[in-house]
Amino acid sequence: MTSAGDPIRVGVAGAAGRMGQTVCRAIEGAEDMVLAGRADPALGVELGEILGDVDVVVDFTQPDTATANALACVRAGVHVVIGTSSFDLEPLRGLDHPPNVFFAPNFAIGAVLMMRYAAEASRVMKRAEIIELHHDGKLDAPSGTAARTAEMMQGDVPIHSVRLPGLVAHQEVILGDVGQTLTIRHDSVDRESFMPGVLLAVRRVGSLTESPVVGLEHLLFDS
Ligand SMILES: NC(=O)C1=CN([C@@H]2O[C@H](COP(=O)(O)OP(=O)(O)OC[C@H]3O[C@@H](n4cnc5c(N)ncnc54)[C@H](OP(=O)(O)O)[C@@H]3O)[C@@H](O)[C@H]2O)C=CC1
Ligand SMILES: O=C(O)C1=N[C@H](C(=O)O)C[C@H](O)C1
Repeated sequence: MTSAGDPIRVGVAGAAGRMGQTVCRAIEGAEDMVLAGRADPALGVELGEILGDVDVVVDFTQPDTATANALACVRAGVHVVIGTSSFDLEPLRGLDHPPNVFFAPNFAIGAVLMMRYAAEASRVMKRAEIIELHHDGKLDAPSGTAARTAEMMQGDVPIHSVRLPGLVAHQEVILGDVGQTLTIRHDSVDRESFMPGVLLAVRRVGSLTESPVVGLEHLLFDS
């Protein structure tokens, strides 16, 4: 049993992936956390094997695995922070809690601000389109961030997806009106950009008063 002051015992699902490796390093560097488990097919460790020894799981896996992983966490009494994009959140709604589920389509603070500014601008400018650009290893299109941005904006907002080597994660929202355009752009040039948001979510997921909570803005701006 854990008590106040004990480090948070964190497990990472997708620990051998691009994000998972970065998250493992960030947790190892956090004084109030212990990296207590790493699950990934490449490591030969299944999520179920680490659930007995962790307080929180951070999931950066794949769209078709994140829902089952999160349900396994909840059934084991473990909080879960989900970063995986384009997964089905519906089965995680309406469950008894705690344990709590937190999901952020994007953990970079600049991306959170971009989404908010785009939503606000769309209320007064005539039309908008989104261009999202990612590395060529990304499985889903459109990106979760672009889909969420379009949801937050007024009107029908087309999304264009670019996949190229050399990119990390980038998005441009272009709004147009008579005689003018407004471009709001965010660039994650390094996966470190997501780490402060992930660590914040790990610290806060256990004390959420509702579940699931979607969006880092709720941890940054809500009282
Ligand atoms: N919310 C945010 O801020 C961000 C979200 N993302 C999202 O995070 C996800 C991961 O991205 P990325 O790290 O680039 O992807 P990777 O493909 O590099 O990593 C995913 C890892 O998860 C492993 N995996 C697959 N199934 C399971 C499972 N059931 N349990 C444990 N591990 C599993 C994969 O193994 P194998 O390859 O062997 O299948 C792989 O090692 C994507 O959905 C991406 O869109 C990315 C960046 C930021
Ligand atoms: O796959 C990625 O890399 C990213 N995925 C998330 C998304 O789909 O929006 C977040 C960020 O764009 C990086």
